[in-house]
Amino acid sequence: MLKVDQITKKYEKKTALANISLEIPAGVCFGLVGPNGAGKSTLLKIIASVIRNFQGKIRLTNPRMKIGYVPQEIALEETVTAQDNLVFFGKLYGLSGKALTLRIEEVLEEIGLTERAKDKVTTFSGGMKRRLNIGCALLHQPDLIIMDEPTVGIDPQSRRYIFQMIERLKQKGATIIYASHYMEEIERICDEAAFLDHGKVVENGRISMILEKHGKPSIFVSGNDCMPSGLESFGMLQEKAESYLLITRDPLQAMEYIVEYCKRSGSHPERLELAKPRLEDIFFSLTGSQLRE
Ligand SMILES: Nc1ncnc2c1ncn2[C@@H]1O[C@H](COP(=O)(O)OP(=O)(O)OP(=O)(O)O)[C@@H](O)[C@H]1O
Repeated sequence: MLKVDQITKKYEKKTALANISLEIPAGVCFGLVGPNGAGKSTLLKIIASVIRNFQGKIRLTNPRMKIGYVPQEIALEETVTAQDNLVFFGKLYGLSGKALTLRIEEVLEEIGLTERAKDKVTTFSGGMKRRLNIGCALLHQPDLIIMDEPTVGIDPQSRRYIFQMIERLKQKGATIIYASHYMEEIERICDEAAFLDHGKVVENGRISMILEKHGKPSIFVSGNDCMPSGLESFGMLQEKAESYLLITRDPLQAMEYIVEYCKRSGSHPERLELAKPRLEDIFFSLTGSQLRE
């Protein structure tokens, strides 16, 4: 669907993106993850043609593909109604008359604001403004929807609403690029992701592949006499007083081994936990950067 080909972007002396290449297949939700200043917004603006002065190429499989861009900053006229904002953006996309009216009704339904269509945006909560901001980018039924941190500073209900909206858009065949520094959001809604740090792609691909490649599950055990000999053959063992952490590719077998030992020796673990690898930990181990300050 979209190829980002050796993109470099400099703001005077500051290099925001350094020779970035990525491939985004059709029909996926593609996460762009990185801490503040990593270059996410710059890359999204380049894909959306908001920034035109850069080196490299954006290649679209279909050059007539429709793109919807949801900027990080709320881009609404707050002194007028939700409906008025949608009319304005609809006209920008070339819609008019009955087609525009019908499409606005559909979008209002989609973003859950039908009841508030005639209210001024100044009376909206942060989450409602975010949803309307997204709605304005959906009027022309884009094939590719670019969302720049759409859940910053909103209530959990609106956040859930936005996730459900993304699911519905995906089911209808849209491709979504979703930038965030909330890794749990990326794990929850995205199929693929790219890790961006200091303007460079550190890792990218299917999330399951990234987890498989870099993340190993771990078992945490605490309690007296709960460590069978030979445990180190399952992976990397880190010991601390009466607890230990075993990082292993074979967690279930290792767990069984520990439980069998405890049953035989009559010892009782205080805690015995299996932890799945998390993308946030992988990001930190690859970059040394925290996603949030
Ligand atoms: N218009 C600009 N002029 C100068 N420097 C800029 C401009 N826009 C961005 N930058 C710089 O480019 C780098 C990348 O910024 P960008 O906004 O793309 O990152 P980001 O990952 O989206 O961060 P955030 O999550 O804070 O929005 C940063 O160092 C930023 O300060």
